[in-house]
Amino acid sequence: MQTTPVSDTSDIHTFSQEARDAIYHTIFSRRDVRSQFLPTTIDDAVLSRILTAAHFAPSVGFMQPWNFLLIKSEEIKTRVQQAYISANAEAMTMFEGEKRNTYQQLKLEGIRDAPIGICITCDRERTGSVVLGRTHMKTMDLYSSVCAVQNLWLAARAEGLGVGWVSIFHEHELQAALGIPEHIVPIAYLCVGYVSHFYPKPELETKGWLPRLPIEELVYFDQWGNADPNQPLIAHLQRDQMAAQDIANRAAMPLPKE
Ligand SMILES: Cc1cc2c(cc1C)N(C[C@H](O)[C@H](O)[C@H](O)COP(=O)(O)O)c1[nH]c(=O)[nH]c(=O)c1N2
Repeated sequence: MQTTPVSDTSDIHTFSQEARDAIYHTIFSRRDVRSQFLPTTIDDAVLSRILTAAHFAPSVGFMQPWNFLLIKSEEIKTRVQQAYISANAEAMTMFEGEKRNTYQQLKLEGIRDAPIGICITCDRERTGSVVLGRTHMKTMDLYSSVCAVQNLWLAARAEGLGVGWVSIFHEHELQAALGIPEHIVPIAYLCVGYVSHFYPKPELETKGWLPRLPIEELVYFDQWGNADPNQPLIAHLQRDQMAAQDIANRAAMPLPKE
């Protein structure tokens, strides 16, 4: 991907070329990881950095609604996995035919394989019931905790750590497994650990579940549904989507034989 600054738009705030490349490298090579976890312990210094990255996420009204519940106990992980197993059995029946066969072959969690689980939550009442920026769109606090998830996910990738988000749970069962009070929303259960390798593409793409959508079909101009293939931006998007995949391919090498 060409990240050289365009001269008339660059200014003193633009990162150096190396820093920009590092950011894009992190974003394009991040993966959801389920199967490749190694038992290697994560140093507290590293854990601290990725949690701090999460804590520096944006949040509506600066309410910082998150907590970070770290799960190392095998017993608790097993409880969480039980909640996953029962929810996943239900989930499987919701797909039909060939889709169900494919679903059955997917590994959708690494709860006990990963050395650590991190549950990121949302306390919807953290700063009271009226929150700057959430007065009309009530879900903004939930989205804020999701921003923390993404920060952690990217920081973890830069540290060489894989992260896998597991959401196949009944919320109350995950709360029960982790002792989370009813008014605290579990946003993400993340399996975190060093990995043997990162895939160059989403596993769901590699295993035939769904392809990545062409970005140019997702961009509208001024009004919903108003696509315009003649806009000069479109050619940039097509090139950059390919370049992004190239970066992910290179980051994933060398892949072990499976
Ligand atoms: C909110 C949310 C919830 C889940 C996920 C993601 C997000 C954002 N993903 C991971 C998801 O399958 C993955 O992000 C996409 O397939 C794209 O792959 P990469 O993340 O780019 O590798 C996910 N993966 C999985 O195996 N089990 C799961 O329960 C979930 N749940």
